Amino acid sequence: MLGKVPSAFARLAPRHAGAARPAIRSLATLAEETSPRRARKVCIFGSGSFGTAMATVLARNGFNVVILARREDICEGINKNHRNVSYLTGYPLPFNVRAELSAEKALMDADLIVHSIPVQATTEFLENIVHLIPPTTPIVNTSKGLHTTTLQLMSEVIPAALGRPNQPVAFFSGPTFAKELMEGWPTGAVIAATDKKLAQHVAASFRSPSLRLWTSDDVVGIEVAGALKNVYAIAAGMVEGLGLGLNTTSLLVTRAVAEMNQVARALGARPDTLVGLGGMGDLMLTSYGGLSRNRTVGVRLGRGEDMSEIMGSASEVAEGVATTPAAYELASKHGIHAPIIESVHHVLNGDITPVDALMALMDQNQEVLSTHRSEPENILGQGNVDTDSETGNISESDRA
Ligand SMILES: NC(=O)C1=CN([C@@H]2O[C@H](COP(=O)(O)OP(=O)(O)OC[C@H]3O[C@@H](n4cnc5c(N)ncnc54)[C@H](O)[C@@H]3O)[C@@H](O)[C@H]2O)C=CC1
Ligand SMILES: O=C(CO)COP(=O)(O)O
Repeated sequence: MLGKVPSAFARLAPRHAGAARPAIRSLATLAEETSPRRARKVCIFGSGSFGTAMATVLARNGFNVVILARREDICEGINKNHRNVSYLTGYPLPFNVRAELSAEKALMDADLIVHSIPVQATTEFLENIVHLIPPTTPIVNTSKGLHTTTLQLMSEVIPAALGRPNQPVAFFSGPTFAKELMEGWPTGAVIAATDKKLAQHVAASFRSPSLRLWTSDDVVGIEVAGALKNVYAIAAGMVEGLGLGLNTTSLLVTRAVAEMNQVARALGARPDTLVGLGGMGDLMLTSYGGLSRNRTVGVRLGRGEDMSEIMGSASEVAEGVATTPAAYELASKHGIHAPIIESVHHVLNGDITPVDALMALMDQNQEVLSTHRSEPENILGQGNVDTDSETGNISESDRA
């Protein structure tokens, strides 16, 4: 039975951009045609890649979707030609997606809000429109990262920006490249919320024949993993940029799993979350997937470009760049030895090169990194770390 799935998808799913094969229906299109749900209104914050993909997923499920855009050309392109002129340009958008420049119009009568604005821009963005957001309207956050200066997760950033600790907020995460959602290829994701009913309600809104959803109440785990995998994807990209192979990438990603476990668990994540779609799933996607923007930053660093060149030419957000210093500081605060985060931090700062970073990671004593540590030696110093224990844990009992 399972063996038949790939060929079934090959027949149903378009191989190229949606416009190229209008006669071939994807499963997502099928859902659009057959969805029994009453059309309700969703407002999407952010008209970038993920906002556009979320709009499309929900529109295919029968919702009336309004994207709150900030650029006139994007707004006009969506309303007149059913295309986003800057992001995912090859895909026609469903007719029940439209755009507004006015937050007031976009939010009017919305039953659900999807937040796809980069982490660092969230506070200012929300503070400006909080008076238009009803306190009972659920917000689904899709942004993955840590706030650079406050070190906060989005579960703290959003309520703080709204000044409302009780706003219902859920978190969409997992291995979900925007482009592949547009294709309608089978995808799995997690909706996390402390309120189980909210998580189930949100999951029901997103679920479709091509999007399988799980719910979780481990908001911290989902968020920390979603933020940290962006840092590790930069490191994995560096390996490719240096011209190295899959032995090296797999070494790095496996060590990243151990490191992510230690950092995330110290911040309150549950172990089962870290082996799920929002943890390992997303880490694998972004570390190995050519579509990852974070990985692309790493590839370019590995090839010898510097951060000013890379940031100057990037048109889409790579959250790992701003998350790395925050992750570094958080790990340090909790006394956790996180050599991969530390290496990426120093490479992004221009303190060391990607080659230095790799050599330091291969060196059991990690001398290159220790010369750049600004924290007291006893926090990240070798004294409390067992670099031979493959589990990455530092307790005696973990030694083989
Ligand atoms: N693209 C993807 O495949 C996925 C992205 N995400 C997450 O979704 C979030 C958004 O990512 P993308 O949409 O891909 O990024 P993007 O760079 O494609 O788009 C970001 C959008 O935010 C808007 N924006 C930026 N600063 C703003 C501000 N100050 N005020 C108002 N709007 C502002 C931009 O105009 C743009 O429309 C990120 O946190 C990312 O990690 C999550 C899963 C997959
Ligand atoms: O989070 C993502 C997929 O789940 C997208 O990762 P990038 O931001 O690295 O493209």
